[in-house]
Amino acid sequence: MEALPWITRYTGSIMVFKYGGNAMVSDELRRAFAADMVFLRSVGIRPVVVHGGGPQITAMLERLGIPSEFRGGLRVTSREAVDAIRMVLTGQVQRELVYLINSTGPFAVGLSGEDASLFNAVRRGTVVEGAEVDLGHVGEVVSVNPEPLHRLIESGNIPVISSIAPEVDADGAVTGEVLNINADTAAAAVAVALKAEKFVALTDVEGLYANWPDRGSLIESLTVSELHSLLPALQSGMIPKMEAALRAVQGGVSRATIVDGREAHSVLLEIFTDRGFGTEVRPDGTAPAQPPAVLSPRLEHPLSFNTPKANS
Ligand SMILES: Nc1ncnc2c1ncn2[C@@H]1O[C@H](COP(=O)(O)OP(=O)(O)O)[C@@H](O)[C@H]1O
Ligand SMILES: CC(=O)N[C@@H](CCC(=O)OP(=O)(O)O)C(=O)O
Repeated sequence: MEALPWITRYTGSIMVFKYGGNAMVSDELRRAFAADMVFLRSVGIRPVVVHGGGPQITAMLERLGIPSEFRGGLRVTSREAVDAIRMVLTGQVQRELVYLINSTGPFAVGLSGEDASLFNAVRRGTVVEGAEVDLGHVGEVVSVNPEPLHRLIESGNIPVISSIAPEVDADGAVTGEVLNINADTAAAAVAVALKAEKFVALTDVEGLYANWPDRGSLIESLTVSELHSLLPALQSGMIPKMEAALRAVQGGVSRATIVDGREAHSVLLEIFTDRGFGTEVRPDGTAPAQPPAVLSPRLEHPLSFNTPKANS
């Protein structure tokens, strides 16, 4: 019954889920995530998945003997590495997620930023300790074409997107190169383009810690301004993840949440319980998420058990 008002509130809305490679660590977790996506669809929510695969990419690069290092939470990517990354993300991780969702309900369609010109990206570097760092074939999404996604969603499909994108030059012309995009960043761009109600990132920690790794400093809810002032203190994978949450909310998404993907069905706990789950980023001037006050008028009547029967 706790879920009912939330289901009513979210029916018809688009939600974007970023499924991180560190949250895919067991068969049970992957199956639970896939089942959650089908559950959401069956209660009228429209899920879109953007997946990562960082640990899976690292394992493949090691097998191929391709060196790999992270700077500011992003992988330095050579042209040789980008070919392997594309193969792992679109050929392995995406295929497995599509298969798992479809074995519960036949709705998942896999695509990458290259399909139907879903993404355009430009190269980006990063700044580490005040110094510019060149990341090679790493990109930032500069445009999302939402039309193919809307068509899939309208047909009842669940898009499953890999974070690989064609590179464009300053005039917007494709260069023929493909770029490796951090999946959090890609997911936030998708959430903004689809005007999603929620952006949920599944990872391998309980949420954002104000004072990492002090486990007593978990933040339940914070505003965009509060997050903005915390950003310079963040480390490793939390940098792109929280930047993505910030961009999503600044771009009009009502809430961005970071949840612990090591807990099966964490997505359902986050969406359908009053307490929520993980760390929520909310717009300035708003209060932490509150349970919906009343059931929708549509649902009030059938639940009025005392309605007298008409005399026969
Ligand atoms: N302030 C912080 N709060 C929580 N986790 C942090 C923080 N700073 C750094 N981290 C690290 O960020 C990691 C999550 O980022 P990442 O490994 O990129 O996950 P994913 O593969 O899910 O995108 C955590 O496992 C943790 O080690
Ligand atoms: C540029 C960059 O860092 N790209 C990421 C893409 C995959 C990803 O983001 O996976 P997770 O969500 O599992 O971390 C990488 O190469 O690992």
